[in-house]
Amino acid sequence: MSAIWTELEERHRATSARRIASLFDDPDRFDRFSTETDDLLLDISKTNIDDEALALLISLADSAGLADRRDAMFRGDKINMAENRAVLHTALRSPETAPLVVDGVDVRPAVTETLDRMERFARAVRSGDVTAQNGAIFTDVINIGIGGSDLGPVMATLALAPYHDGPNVHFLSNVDGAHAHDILKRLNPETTLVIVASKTFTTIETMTNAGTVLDWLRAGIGTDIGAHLAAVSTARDRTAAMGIAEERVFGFADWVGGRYSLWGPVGLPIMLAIGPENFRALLAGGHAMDRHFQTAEARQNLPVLMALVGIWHRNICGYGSRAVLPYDQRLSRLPAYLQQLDMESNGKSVAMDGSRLERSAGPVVWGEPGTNGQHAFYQLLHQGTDVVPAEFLIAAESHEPGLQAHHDLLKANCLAQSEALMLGRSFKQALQIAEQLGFGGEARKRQAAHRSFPGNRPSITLAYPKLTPFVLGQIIALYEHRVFVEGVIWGINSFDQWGVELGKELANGLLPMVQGADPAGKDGSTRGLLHKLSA
Ligand SMILES: O=P(O)(O)OC[C@H]1O[C@H](O)[C@H](O)[C@@H](O)[C@@H]1O
Repeated sequence: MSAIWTELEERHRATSARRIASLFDDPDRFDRFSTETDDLLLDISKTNIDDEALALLISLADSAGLADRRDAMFRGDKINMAENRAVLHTALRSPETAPLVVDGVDVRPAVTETLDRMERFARAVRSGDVTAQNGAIFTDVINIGIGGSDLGPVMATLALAPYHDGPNVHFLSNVDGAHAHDILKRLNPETTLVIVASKTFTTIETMTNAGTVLDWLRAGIGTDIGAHLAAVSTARDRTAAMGIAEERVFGFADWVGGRYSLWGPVGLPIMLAIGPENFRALLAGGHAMDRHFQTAEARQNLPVLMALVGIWHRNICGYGSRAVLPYDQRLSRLPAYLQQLDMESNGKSVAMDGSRLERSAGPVVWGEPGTNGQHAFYQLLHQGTDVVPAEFLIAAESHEPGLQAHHDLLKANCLAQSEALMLGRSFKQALQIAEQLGFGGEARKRQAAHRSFPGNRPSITLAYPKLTPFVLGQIIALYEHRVFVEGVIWGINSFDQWGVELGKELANGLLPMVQGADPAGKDGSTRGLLHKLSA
């Protein structure tokens, strides 16, 4: 593998002076560096990757054993070695029936049964067959969860707003009492269903919020609150201890990672919002991407290509972050969702065997929807000292045919940004502009310096027909597999998250100090801040 890395670095040195725009002297560049599946088109042509670089990147993936690792994941091997777990979120969205065995048990029947139970429950809540304690239909749902038990449902529910015909869904995640307060003050406990969503059912934020919301229910409707509760967890003993009836618990297995869990019971709030048929379409989209990932040649394989672009930019070009820029207001939480998916999976510096990584791994992922970002941080994207590879997402068609002018503007802006990043504006062009504006002499040069754009900044674009449940399912699974492929190439375990533990442990120790205990042994800064915050 190291020889391929060296060749890639050499290829980069040999081509780094080249302008990306010059690659379009090849009239077929777009056709050869863009790929379509059922619905998605991924355009990687506005990068400095050429045939030679792509061939090297593909051999890098091959030599990392990508095909074997991929097959091992889908087969249910325990590829999450640090936790001795299989990684089978793909099974949650698979209609296949051939046995899939983990620890001697075929997992398919339980997946089907749980999905059917979720569906029956969602239908009954939506129709009013399952009602509040007083017989009223549930108007609102609060999903209490954080991280993987929150971000996916938040992102997908917002993304699929045009399909939202069920109860209002609210997401309570932060332990900050302001979050609970601001949600609860708008709701009526008599018509509110509460889902406590936590894989482990130990997460302090979720348990604290659940305690507060259950108290709020009791204060509003009396002690008999069972009709208003449901839980999503792998820990049935703990859901029972909270008093949630067995038939209101939707379980899943430890082979579903939190950040990969929206396809199963964690997706219950999505299903309540958009209905079981649309939820199944979301699953079908995810499965379609699974099939594509498993079967397409590397050069036509969207997750593989997206990952290889990521590797090129992170490791070969040395770019430390990537911006996710959905030109789709309803994907406004996609960057936050991807921050967990990507950074919690690949934000690591240790290889599977515990040795230090020789190369950089996961970049910082950030972003906001266009066009809003254009009026905020795009200044840095275009003229900042650091290059940030951009990832644009855009639909051919909106859900608002009556507002076509808006969508035309949205598309024009999206295309303009990737074009501007690539082309830039030369000093010479900027001099002309300055002259037209009436600047002369030194002022003209100064103006031109400020008004020129380096360009040659890479971007990729993901285009889709319309943001339907099926398309969203494909997009999410595409990113999941992209993260997987990058993790394989970096040689890391993308499915554990030890990096979140230390802060949790220290918070437990600090709580008594926040409440007045002696902060002995703490550093000066922590002691000083504890003092300041003791008001
Ligand atoms: O679903 P839970 O067990 O409550 O976990 C919620 C979240 O908290 C943890 O700290 C992990 O960092 C996340 O991966 C997880 O999604």
